[in-house]
Amino acid sequence: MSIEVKNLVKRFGSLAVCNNLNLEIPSGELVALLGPSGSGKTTLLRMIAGLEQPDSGSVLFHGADATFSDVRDRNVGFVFQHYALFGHMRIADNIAFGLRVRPRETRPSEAAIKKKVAELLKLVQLDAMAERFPHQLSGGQRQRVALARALAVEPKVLLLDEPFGALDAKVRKELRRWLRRLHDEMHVTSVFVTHDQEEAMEVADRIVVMNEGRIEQQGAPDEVYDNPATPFVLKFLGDVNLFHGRNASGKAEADVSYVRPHELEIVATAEADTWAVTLAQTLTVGPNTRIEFKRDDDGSYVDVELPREAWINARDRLNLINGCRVHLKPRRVTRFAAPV
Ligand SMILES: Nc1ncnc2c1ncn2[C@@H]1O[C@H](COP(=O)(O)OP(=O)(O)OP(=O)(O)O)[C@@H](O)[C@H]1O
Repeated sequence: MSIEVKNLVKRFGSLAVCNNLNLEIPSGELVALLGPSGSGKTTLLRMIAGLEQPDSGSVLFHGADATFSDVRDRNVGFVFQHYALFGHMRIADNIAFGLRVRPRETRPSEAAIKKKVAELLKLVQLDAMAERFPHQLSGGQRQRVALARALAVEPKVLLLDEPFGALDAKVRKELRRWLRRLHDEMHVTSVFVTHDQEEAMEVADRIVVMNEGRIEQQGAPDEVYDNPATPFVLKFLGDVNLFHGRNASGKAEADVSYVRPHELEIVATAEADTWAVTLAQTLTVGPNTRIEFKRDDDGSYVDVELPREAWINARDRLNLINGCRVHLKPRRVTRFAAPV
């Protein structure tokens, strides 16, 4: 089922929370809505779901206008951050719930429901947990049950709002990969909301970057990361150093240059496009070392990031110690016009 959002506007009071959004999601795609808190991601998801109505514009499901159709007629499955499982029901009954509450004419037989639940338990790798209650499961397992429950009614569209938000970093990572694999098996058109750029990059076919109720850019993760359309996208997708007004050789420029910390090389001598700097301090976290330099020309700080071994090599080769003076050479510079 493809989804199309056309000129969608939603205001709360005078605030345009979604400000003329246009979006096309092809059937079977997994799309991440990525943006900071308050950028309108959840509101957009809720309008696609039918839980919220727009002030103007439309939502089309497979080409047909669904803007004002009832949430029950849209055939969407939901998974939210806080697993809303029924605490008094066993896991198998939680998953079966959506099928059992169907009207008699469309309700599958109890044998068919049991078969479906067994399949889903296998899919989310919780076969052994069927008879447990939600409180006997870990957070990650409960979130997998929530997903199985959403999938039980065979939705045409799956909507996930920060589904892994409440879980610890390690479980989050596991569940992301697992969601990606699950999506590759099921091919249900899926939209998930996140404010975590790493999560969006790792899981989604396509990322929609939102800011203040607008779509800043959309595209494949690599496309958006490598060719950011705006300074906002560039900054939101990872750390970046800003160089105002001057290029590396000191020539005045109207543009702002942006260089990511891992795209700077430490060199001993000045070249055409290098910045003269003084080493301020280093910090090693896990596999990477972050080296902070102070620019000689304007005193601003510049971060360089290197794999730990590359840093040790550079340090030994160039005799790098705090206070020493070297030069930084960008491998790649992105320029945008300076804001007026
Ligand atoms: N029912 C409502 N009434 C009034 N304002 C609302 C309502 N729902 C959301 N808002 C406001 O709309 C803006 C966007 O909210 P939304 O939840 O869509 O953002 P978000 O990008 O999903 O943020 P988060 O990541 O924090 O959930 C916020 O400023 C929020 O306060």
